[in-house]
Amino acid sequence: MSLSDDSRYLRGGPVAQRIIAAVREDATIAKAEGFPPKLISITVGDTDAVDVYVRNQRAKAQLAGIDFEERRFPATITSGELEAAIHGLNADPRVTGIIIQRPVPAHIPIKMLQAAVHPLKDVEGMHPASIGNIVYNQLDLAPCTAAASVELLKETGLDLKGLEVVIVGHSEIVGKPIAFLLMSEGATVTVCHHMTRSVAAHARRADALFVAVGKPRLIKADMVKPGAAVIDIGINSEVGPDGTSRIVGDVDTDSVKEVASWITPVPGGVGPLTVAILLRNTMVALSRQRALYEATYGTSDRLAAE
Ligand SMILES: Nc1nc(=O)c2c([nH]1)NC[C@@H]1CN(c3ccc(C(=O)N[C@@H](CCC(=O)O)C(=O)O)cc3)C=[N+]21
Repeated sequence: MSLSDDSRYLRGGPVAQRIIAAVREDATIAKAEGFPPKLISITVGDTDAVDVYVRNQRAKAQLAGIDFEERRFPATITSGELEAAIHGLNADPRVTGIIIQRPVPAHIPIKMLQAAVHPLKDVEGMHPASIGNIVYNQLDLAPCTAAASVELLKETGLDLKGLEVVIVGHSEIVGKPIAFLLMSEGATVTVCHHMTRSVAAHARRADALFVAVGKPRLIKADMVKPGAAVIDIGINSEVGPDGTSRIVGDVDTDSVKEVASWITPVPGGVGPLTVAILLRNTMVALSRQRALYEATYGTSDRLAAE
């Protein structure tokens, strides 16, 4: 059966298209009022997973009418130089949002970089202040992959209140923010990680299972409750017997799909939606910047003001 006609697949593409269309409308209006949205991507060194992501960011930003500019820095750059570059972007009124692609080389302290991005330009929601807002139930600007994963779960129509959710993986950028987003929605959340005694025992109890650990096919059919929703956030590159490489998730999709009621494919699941949410976050950041502009100048229409 092909992907598109199997209803068990929760595909990110259609949801992403809806979001991008809405962003495009917003961006058109913002431009007419003198606030063209502009997103800057910062890449340090070379990583395959980042290349895929940035390529899609550029393509979808263009569709949405958001200016996109990539700044590439060599792996040998110092953290001081990077911080200075970020401060320059913070101060540039033409720049709406800044995303620092992860990973960065080991000698660069990523937390320091994330904290250097001005919270009003933090389109990834990784500044300590932004992450803090998630704890306080202010959910409109969350880390993109986490937000995309939760949004796909909502596509199932399941009531999140009291839902038994298990998250495998507790990273700062995915697992932990998913846990907070779902707690805000009233779910009962269990987070498993590399020290968890039996991931399988927890996973089998889940009505919704999120997996983000970077281990190809970690989750097998016998670890999934019949009828569950499975959100696969893994992106692993695998070389097949014929020598070509392809992307697989953290879930053994072929077997798990016989047990689960919903499953996100990889590729085509969380990934496309992650990009759309980054663009939506850029518009959220722009509207916050415009609110500040209005409080300062008495109008949020920059063209009318001049
Ligand atoms: N600060 C930061 N935030 C991230 O969210 C982040 C990051 N760094 N570094 C790299 C990883 C990887 N990542 C992807 C997002 C979307 C696709 C994506 O669009 N995938 C499509 C297309 C795949 C393809 O074209 O082959 C899909 O799954 O269908 C891929 C990878 C975000 N990451």
